[in-house]
Amino acid sequence: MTLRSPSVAVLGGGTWGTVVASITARHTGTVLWLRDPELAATVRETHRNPRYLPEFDLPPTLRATADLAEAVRDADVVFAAVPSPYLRRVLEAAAGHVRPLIPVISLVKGLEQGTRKRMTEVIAEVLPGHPAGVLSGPNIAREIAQGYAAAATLAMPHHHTAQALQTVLNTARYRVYTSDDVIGVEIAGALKNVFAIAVGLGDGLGAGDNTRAMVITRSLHELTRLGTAVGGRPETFAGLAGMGDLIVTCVSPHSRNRHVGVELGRGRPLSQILAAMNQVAEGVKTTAAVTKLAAERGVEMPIAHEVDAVLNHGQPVEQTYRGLLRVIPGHEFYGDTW
Ligand SMILES: NC(=O)c1ccc[n+]([C@@H]2O[C@H](COP(=O)([O-])OP(=O)(O)OC[C@H]3O[C@@H](n4cnc5c(N)ncnc54)[C@H](O)[C@@H]3O)[C@@H](O)[C@H]2O)c1
Ligand SMILES: O=P(O)(O)OC[C@H](O)CO
Repeated sequence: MTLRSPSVAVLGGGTWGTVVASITARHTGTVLWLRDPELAATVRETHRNPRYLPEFDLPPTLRATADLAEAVRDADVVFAAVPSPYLRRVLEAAAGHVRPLIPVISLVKGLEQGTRKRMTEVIAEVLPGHPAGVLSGPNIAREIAQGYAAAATLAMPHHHTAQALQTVLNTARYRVYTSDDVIGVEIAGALKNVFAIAVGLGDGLGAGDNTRAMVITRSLHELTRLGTAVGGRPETFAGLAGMGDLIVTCVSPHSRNRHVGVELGRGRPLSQILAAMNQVAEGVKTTAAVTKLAAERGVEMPIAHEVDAVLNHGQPVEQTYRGLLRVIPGHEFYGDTW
């Protein structure tokens, strides 16, 4: 990879891909790939993305295309912002056109259905030999587009590559830290969505502030236990990608995952909630993968289980919090249970 002004390709012109491409376009040549040719033409011609970020002007230097080969052909680094169910397919389509050995960075917060793989594992399978990394943190895209200060963690096995990529991401108000704990950063980003649904459920049911604090804190405990069981480092879960992202997703009115929980708590059926959104709530699909992963590793995750019961097994929402309160509390830090 060139150290100076690397060319960037961002795959996925949803909310987050568009915001990250807008950041990198301020530093260097950037192409945004959108799968819808009409939307790509609109972004190219109007410098706006009316479907996902209608009120924001995008940098005029940001190029947009619906041609995947054209998007990646000259890239020195690829950022992938395609939701987890579709990432493998998009990377497979791009694979023949990506230059050898360039870094591929996931911006995605989900696990692959069926395989329960992290997105950097999917990248490694589809694009072997490419250094794979993940950028994750408390990053509500809309707030970053508005210019509110935020930070994230870029995790890669090779520190020098992460350092080179910091230069295309850092701005005065977007601070990117580095890490080599790819597993921890990635698993934290996927799991926090499940717990945001849990917190939303409580909020929708009218639970109190103490309840919210209890669920967030115990969620961090569950997240850390599964995260360390699969190879993440404990300190990662106390950092931006762990606690930081858990907090924002559990409390922000902009969070799509929390929104799903709130609406379920208010009694709306899941199918109706999802049909009314034109955006992804990764936690909905990730929950089943997480509970299966927890079972495989022998990690107890009562909060995630309650979310799974509501989403995938028809459990009435009112039973959810009652179910959690029935579990006898153990030692706060060393027990196996809730
Ligand atoms: N929005 C945020 O604030 C934010 C912040 C950090 C990370 N993320 C993560 O970024 C990823 C992308 O989320 P987003 O918010 O940009 O998405 P979004 O909800 O704004 O948009 C949906 C995206 O999914 C794509 N899509 C839908 N169906 C598809 C298909 N069949 N094949 C390929 N692509 C398809 C759309 O083209 C669009 O790019 C998610 O994993 C999300 O968790 C989002
Ligand atoms: O809107 P959500 O729930 O997908 O969360 C967005 C980001 O992941 C928050 O960091």
